Amino acid sequence: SKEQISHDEYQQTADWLMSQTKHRPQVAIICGSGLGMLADTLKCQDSFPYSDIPGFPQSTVKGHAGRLVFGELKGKTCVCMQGRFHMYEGHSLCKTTFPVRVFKLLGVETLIVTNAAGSLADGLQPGDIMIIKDHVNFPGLVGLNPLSGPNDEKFGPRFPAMSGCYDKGLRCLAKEIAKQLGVAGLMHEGVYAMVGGPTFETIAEARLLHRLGVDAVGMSTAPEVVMATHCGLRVFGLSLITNKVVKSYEDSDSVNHDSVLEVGRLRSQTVQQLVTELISRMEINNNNT
Ligand SMILES: Nc1nc2ncn(CCNC(CO)CO)c2c(=O)[nH]1
Repeated sequence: SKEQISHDEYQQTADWLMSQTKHRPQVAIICGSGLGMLADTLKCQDSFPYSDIPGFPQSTVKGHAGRLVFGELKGKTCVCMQGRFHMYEGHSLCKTTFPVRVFKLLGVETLIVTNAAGSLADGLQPGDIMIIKDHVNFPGLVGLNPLSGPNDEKFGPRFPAMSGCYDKGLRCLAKEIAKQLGVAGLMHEGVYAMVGGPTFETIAEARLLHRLGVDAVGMSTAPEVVMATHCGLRVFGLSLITNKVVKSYEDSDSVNHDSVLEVGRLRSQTVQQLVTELISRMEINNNNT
């Protein structure tokens, strides 16, 4: 039967963290493969290895450090996951999304998710950045959903609406910032598809995804966004395009994780600037500067 996590477990982790740091974050950031350096820019940091945090799973993927970092960024208090959890690591979906509900209990109102993704769209090249307009959650479509099982009404409704879950205001702001940073040429908006992984897609799967109108593909993000939408967090997502998905049987190229991390290192500066500016300029309700 599906593993259930009780409300108390989420609360115990939130209480433990609140006893360890004075920071009360308004924004949470989940850093994707090779994008963890964003956490290093937080000021007045308090950081905790996942192994110290009650209830947290462990990160097992190269390029995912495994630290929760609290700090200030442009006058806003943030909490940043250096390393995220993926379904393909064998975590249950409620474990991979455990931090999102903890962030909610800490008072976070906005979640920013970043990931590395492969591009299916002709106009999306490695090194480009895709603002996520919407997602296709393939595991979710077959019932692998973190919300399946008894609903916790304290977090949200039994049947949450998912249309428009990627906040339009933040997407517009991100495009504005990209222009001002002079990186609008790198920026695109598109649909992200989550596949379970850990295998990269076959050519037939890549062609199917492309035919379905998916622009970028990855192995994360959708479950976290489902959980965040359920409990009322505002969501912004971006994909760093690290490679072109192989769609032709003639193409001898094949993707590997190291090349994914390499592009992450190359473009991390730009992703960092974008997310930092976005956090600095986004409206926050309880802005306790
Ligand atoms: N074809 C393809 N290219 C990709 N580049 C990055 N990712 C995201 C998955 N990242 C994994 C492996 O690098 C680590 O989480 C993918 C993917 O899922 N498929």
